[in-house]
Amino acid sequence: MSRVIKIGTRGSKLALAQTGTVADALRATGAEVELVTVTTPGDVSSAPIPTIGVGVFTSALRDALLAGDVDVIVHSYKDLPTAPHEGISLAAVPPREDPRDALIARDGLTLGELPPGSKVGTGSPRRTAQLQALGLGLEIVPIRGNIDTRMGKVSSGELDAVVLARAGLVRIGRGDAITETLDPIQMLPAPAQGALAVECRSADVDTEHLLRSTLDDETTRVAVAAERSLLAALEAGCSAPVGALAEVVEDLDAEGAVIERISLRGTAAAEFEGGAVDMLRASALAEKTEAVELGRTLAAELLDLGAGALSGPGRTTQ
Ligand SMILES: NCc1[nH]cc(CCC(=O)O)c1CC(=O)O
Repeated sequence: MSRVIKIGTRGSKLALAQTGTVADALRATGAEVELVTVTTPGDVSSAPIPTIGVGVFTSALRDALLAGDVDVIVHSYKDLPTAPHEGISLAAVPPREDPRDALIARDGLTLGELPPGSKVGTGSPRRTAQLQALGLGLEIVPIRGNIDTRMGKVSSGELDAVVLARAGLVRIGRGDAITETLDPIQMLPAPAQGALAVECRSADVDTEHLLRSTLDDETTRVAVAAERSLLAALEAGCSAPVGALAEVVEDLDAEGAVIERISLRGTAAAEFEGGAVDMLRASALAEKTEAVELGRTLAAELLDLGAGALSGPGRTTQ
């Protein structure tokens, strides 16, 4: 391909690092690549994400793609709305980074070592609900801003700890600051955390083919499909915070031959009379070809257990 491929990116350190890996992989195939920075409302506003809406980081990039200002866009997959976008193809899902959440605490502390009353910063309802469910007496402080801003609240002494995605810290070269990588038994990550989504215009089949053949990782695609299917089914049924983690695992079939299956764990909050909140959890295993069904099945199980409900079984969309 002789034309220059323009890749749209947000200007944050994390976005530039993520787009940089995609640009490098494309350059290695001999393609000529140019980065174009696009400012999104999510970069300008400092309001909590739940109030400014899903897609706050992604819509402006998609507008630039459809307008032809850029040819390729790179998102943190977990920031993408679950509904597909007309005219845009998910051309590649590159190999995922470690999807787990990470703690950055003062004095090298782990979660279990933080004394009751410790101030832990996060802007994520999913992280908040799971931290509270641990019953450690932590005080959750809502925060926003880029990764450096959040980390700075620990080094300045304003907070005892913050929780961030391990992948983001590693990508910007700050994995050294992590004091504990949280076990998914305690803290299930956001669906698609640690994965990237690389999009192009559906009509641009040459670029789509180049992206897929250069960057796509089937194992990541399957895992993320299961997690996002769970999220989409729960979004339709309740507005509770959701965590999910799918892993492709080796298993034995009926004849004893080794096959790959998907293991999916999910969590969603249930609210009970009097305001008590609990995190419901469920897990299931399926054939690798059944990722989407697996997500839906697990979502149905969480809804049956009372995900999002205001008083025991029974549902609400609030
Ligand atoms: N919501 C912001 C966001 N989007 C993607 C990442 C990190 C990278 C990733 O999860 O892929 C982050 C920061 C964070 O959650 O700590």
